[in-house]
Amino acid sequence: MSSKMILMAASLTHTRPVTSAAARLVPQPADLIKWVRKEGGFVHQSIKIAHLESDPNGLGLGLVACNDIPKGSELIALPHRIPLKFEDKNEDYPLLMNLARHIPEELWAMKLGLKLLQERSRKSSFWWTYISNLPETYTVPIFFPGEDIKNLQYAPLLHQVNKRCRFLLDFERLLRNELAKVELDGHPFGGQDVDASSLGWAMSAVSSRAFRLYGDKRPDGTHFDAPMLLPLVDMCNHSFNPNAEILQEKEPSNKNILVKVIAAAQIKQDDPLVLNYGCLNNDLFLLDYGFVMPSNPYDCIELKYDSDLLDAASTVAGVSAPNISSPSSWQQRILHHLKLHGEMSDLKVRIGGSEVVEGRLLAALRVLLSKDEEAVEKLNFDALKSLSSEAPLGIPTEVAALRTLIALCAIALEHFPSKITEDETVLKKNISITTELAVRYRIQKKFVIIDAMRDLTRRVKQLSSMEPIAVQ
Ligand SMILES: C[S@@+](CC[C@H](N)C(=O)[O-])C[C@H]1O[C@@H](n2cnc3c(N)ncnc32)[C@H](O)[C@@H]1O
Repeated sequence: MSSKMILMAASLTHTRPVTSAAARLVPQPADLIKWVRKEGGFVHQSIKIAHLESDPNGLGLGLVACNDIPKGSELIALPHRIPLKFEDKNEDYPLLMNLARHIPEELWAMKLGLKLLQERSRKSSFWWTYISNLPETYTVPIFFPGEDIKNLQYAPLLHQVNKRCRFLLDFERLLRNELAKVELDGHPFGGQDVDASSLGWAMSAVSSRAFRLYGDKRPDGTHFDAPMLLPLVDMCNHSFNPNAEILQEKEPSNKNILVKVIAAAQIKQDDPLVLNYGCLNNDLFLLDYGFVMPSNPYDCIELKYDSDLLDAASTVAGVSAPNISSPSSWQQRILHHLKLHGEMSDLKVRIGGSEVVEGRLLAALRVLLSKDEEAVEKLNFDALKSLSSEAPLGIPTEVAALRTLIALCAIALEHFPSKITEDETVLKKNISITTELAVRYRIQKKFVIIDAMRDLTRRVKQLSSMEPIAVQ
């Protein structure tokens, strides 16, 4: 990792150290539930906002049921005026529109973040009660001290953190240049200074709390995607086993209501209300939300498809594989089709998650380890890529491919500078929130690799017992 990256990240943490997950922007903010009701929203009488700080994951605040709530009950309903959106036609502030055009699509949260910063700069904002209830800081890695960014130990995530930090520093410069040219009455932030740290705060507030709803209708009848901040709804924490769900009716019976939250299961007294934020890997949970899901079934690791690396893996596995580094023309043709060769290639491949091994990587190894061009040509690509299609090119080839993959996992695991036992020792010490998150994150990545190795080893054993002589 370059020292530049640490410096950039450190410059964001400098002004906004990460504090408790429950600390709010204003020490004693007004009652959010009361505000939602006053503005025409509905909140079930058995819901309250509570501190969930005792959880080691630092859940912050959350919604909790004060009584049993039956399945199907309406929990929250928000009218159109309550959600905070980025209107694409803000004629009062053309500068905001121009600035938004400089934000790359993948950092869409910054666009809505500009609107949030604008409202935050106005104490008379309609959304002030909502904004004052937002967390003061976020545990996303752009605010980690440089040491803890290093502690993540995983290059693809470091790359993303670096990219976000660089964008925020560049955007700060652009914003300051543009704001210097406007008078106070045209200043979108009421004359307040906006720096990379406040931009990072706003981007994280949005990425960790916004929901993507249906926006306006396109001429073809489909709907635009509309990210919005949903006050109170965004007090629900995440679970892959949610007891609540968001409902947006395309043709609502009550035209005033934009969105509802419904009990997806029977909710018991004292249970937290939880939504599913999506089937995300831990990179996205950490980057966008600032937490790590233990045993996340969607977590995975990313590797670069590289013939030298596969060659090394086959050597470690004791598999003879001369074609890995010099594939014959028919093998090259298939690699090309798998986008693992040639100009249009996409060399990022995944291990872990429900697929265990990305189909393209598995198919490539099966093909590179097979001598039987005719057998390969007879197969369709789905069968070639699927781990559940049992030994499509014969047991010896399958075992060689799986063994090479296991060795590849072992090499990837070795690449981490620390072992899981060492990480677990670090976690027992008195460490900061950010060190704890970084160490928990990297432990989970290592478990992903170990789980994949276990799965592949089990398959090798099964195949070996079917044809013991052929695989020796
Ligand atoms: C939509 S907000 C939920 C309300 C938030 N807890 C609060 O205090 O305002 C999302 C944030 O809650 C926390 N969070 C939600 N689900 C979590 C989970 N399963 N584990 C740890 N933190 C979680 C994270 O800080 C995340 O960025």
